[in-house]
Formats: sequence, C-alpha cells, structure tokens
Amino acid sequence: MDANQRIARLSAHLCPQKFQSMEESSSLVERANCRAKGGAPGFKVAILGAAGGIGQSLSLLMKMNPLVSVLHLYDVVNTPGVTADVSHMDTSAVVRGFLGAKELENALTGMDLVIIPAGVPRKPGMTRDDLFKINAGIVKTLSEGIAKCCPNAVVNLISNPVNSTVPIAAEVFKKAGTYDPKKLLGVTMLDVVRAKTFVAEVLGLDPREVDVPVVGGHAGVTILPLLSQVKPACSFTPEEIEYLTKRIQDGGTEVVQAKAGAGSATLSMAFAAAKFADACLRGLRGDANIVECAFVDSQVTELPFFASKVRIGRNGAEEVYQLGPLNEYERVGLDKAKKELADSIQKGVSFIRK
Ligand SMILES: NC(=O)C1=CN([C@@H]2O[C@H](COP(=O)(O)OP(=O)(O)OC[C@H]3O[C@@H](n4cnc5c(N)ncnc54)[C@H](O)[C@@H]3O)[C@@H](O)[C@H]2O)C=CC1
Ligand SMILES: O=C([O-])CC(=O)C(=O)O
Repeated sequence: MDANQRIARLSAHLCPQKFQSMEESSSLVERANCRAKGGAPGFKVAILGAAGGIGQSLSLLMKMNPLVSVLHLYDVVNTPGVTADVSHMDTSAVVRGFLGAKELENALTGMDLVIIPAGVPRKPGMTRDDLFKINAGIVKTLSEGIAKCCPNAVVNLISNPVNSTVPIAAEVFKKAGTYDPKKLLGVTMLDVVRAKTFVAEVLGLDPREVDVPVVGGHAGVTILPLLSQVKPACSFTPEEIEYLTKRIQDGGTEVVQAKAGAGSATLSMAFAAAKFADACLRGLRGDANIVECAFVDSQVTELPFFASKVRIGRNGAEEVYQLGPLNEYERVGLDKAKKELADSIQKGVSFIRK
C-alpha cells in the first residue's frame, strides 16, 4: 500500500461521510481531515450562511481564531469556493464546507458553537421587521437542525429581525425539548461596537478604552445605549446625548443607505460577530469575567427576552445582569423600547406556535 492509499484509508476510517462525498478529491484534502480529527485542541464552530456578505468575512476571522480547531462552513450556495479559499490560510483550524439542505446535519453534528448570519439583508426604505417573512422560515429550519444534531451547542443568532428570530429559535428548541436559555444568544454586539466608536469620537478617546452598555433589542428605538453608564466616567451635553443615541439607533440604516441597495453592514458586523464568538469561546474554555451585551432569555424586565450585559461561561450566558441606575432620558427610552420589543417577540413566538 503506498502513502496515498494509507492516507485515504485513514481518512475513510476517521471521517467516513466526508470520504464518501469527496471520492474525487485529492489526498491532500483527506490529509487535512485526518489532522482535524487527531489534531490541536479547540472548539468546533459552524457558520450557517457562510457564503454571504457577513458569512465570508466571518469565516475569515474565525479561521484566524486560535480557539477554533474545526470550522464548518454551511450555505445553500457557493460554499465550495469559500471553503477552498479560506482553507488555504495557514492557521490551525481545519475548514470543511457543506452545501445545501441535505448537508445541514453533517455541518452541525458535534459543534460547540453555531453562528447564524443566514438570511436576506435590508434595502433602503425597509425596516428589519420587513425581513421577517423570509428570515423567520430560514431561522426555523436551521434551529430545527441544531435541536436535532447539536442540542448542546451555544448559538449566536445574527439573522434579522433579531428581536423576533431569537424567540423563533427558542420556540423551536422548546418544541424539541432541547431549550437551554443560557445557550441562545442574539447578537447585538454591533450596537456596542458602534456605540464605542461614536462615543469615543465625541470624547476624543481610543474606542478600545470606552465601555458603553447597549440594552433592549436590535432595531430602531429598541436599541438603547446607556450613556449615563459610559466608562471612563464622563458627562455629555443634552445635544450630545440626542446625537449619540440617534446615531447608535440608526447605525444600521446609515450603512444600508450608504450601500444604496447593495445590502447592509457586513464588514463591521463580521468584526462584531467574531468578537462576540471569541467571547463565547473564552467563556466555554472557562475564562473568568467574560461580560458582553446580548439579547437573551431574561427576567430583567417583564419581557421574556431582552438585551443587557451577560456573563458568559462554560454553559453560555450564565448570569444576566440588571440594567443599573437609569436617568430620566433612558427611562423614557426604555418604555419606548419595551413597547416595540413586546410586539416583535410575540410575532416570533406566534410564528412557531400558530
Ligand atoms: N444582528 C446584527 O447586528 C446584524 C444582522 N444582520 C443580518 O444578517 C443577515 C445576513 O446579512 P448578509 O450577510 O449581509 O446577507 P447576504 O445576503 O449577503 O448573505 C446571507 C447568506 O445567507 C444564505 N442563506 C439563505 N438562506 C439560507 C439557508 N436556508 N441556510 C443557510 N444559508 C442561507 C444566502 O445564500 C447568503 O449567502 C441579514 O438578515 C441581516 O439583516 C446584518 C447586520 C447586522
Ligand atoms: O441595519 C440592518 O439591516 C443590519 C443590521 O442589523 C445592522 O447593521 O445593525
């Protein structure tokens, strides 16, 4: 038996499904699979919607994360190209591509973290809620796959409208009997990334030195920056507060308009998603004091889901923090946010319970 035959036999033994679907591929690809199985410790991460605007950049960034040992890229189009491309990066994560619904289960099996940027983005004039019609069904199908194939995985849900898609995923998991509220996190990190950037601009600081909690949800007035809690401690004029609150709430629309029909934020979103996923992986590893904002199952308000600071640990969002003291401007903002959020959450729940 020559070297190639030995490698092929080993591949077939270690990864039989992959071997079957890659019969015509070179032995080098199979060699990569062998290394993945026996290789470096780390987490297994899947990106669903990996060939999209967010998905491609996010795939790149996750391939650069040393905590990732295996990276599964799933989409209904174009994953072979994205996978071949990203897999040539000389970082340790082994990359595998999965194309179309029939490969969803293989993409998900054994994953520790599943990141979902699948779904259509906004065009100018649309709200995030206008995406519900298409994205609700996509998130439902992908969540059913997760419930079946990796019910213990932490899920980072990016697809809009997040205020409704997170309740959809929760309902799917409840139906399947796999719901663990700590493991489902709606990604609102881009609101925090924007808030830090815009606040730092006003204060003349490096954005990396600034902390701004952003609570509520991820659409318009439901995005509530708590400027009274900015660190380092500082004060803003009423005009600055109005400007910053509006700019943070409308950050997504600012990009949608600038892209003029070519989609919404992808690069800054991939950056934010990669930062958030890294926080989740460090939490899963057992690092202490990992605190980020996320839209989660919550008892902070009377609503069943709400975004606030959460402590991320080995089991996901292990602790959901209270909002802390709010000023009058923020209390008014909170009331507005809760009104809109209640409807969006109910819409997601009804989509599954109907
Ligand atoms: N949470 C947040 O802060 C943000 C959320 N988003 C949302 O992220 C989503 C994706 O945005 P983009 O990447 O710009 O869109 P895109 O259209 O560039 O990419 C979406 C990808 O999803 C794939 N897809 C569609 N149906 C699928 C299915 N059933 N299974 C797997 N993949 C599927 C498409 O083939 C495409 O490759 C949108 O809903 C957008 O509104 C965007 C920015 C920020
Ligand atoms: O605005 C959008 O449609 C995309 C998004 O959620 C954001 O950029 O915050």
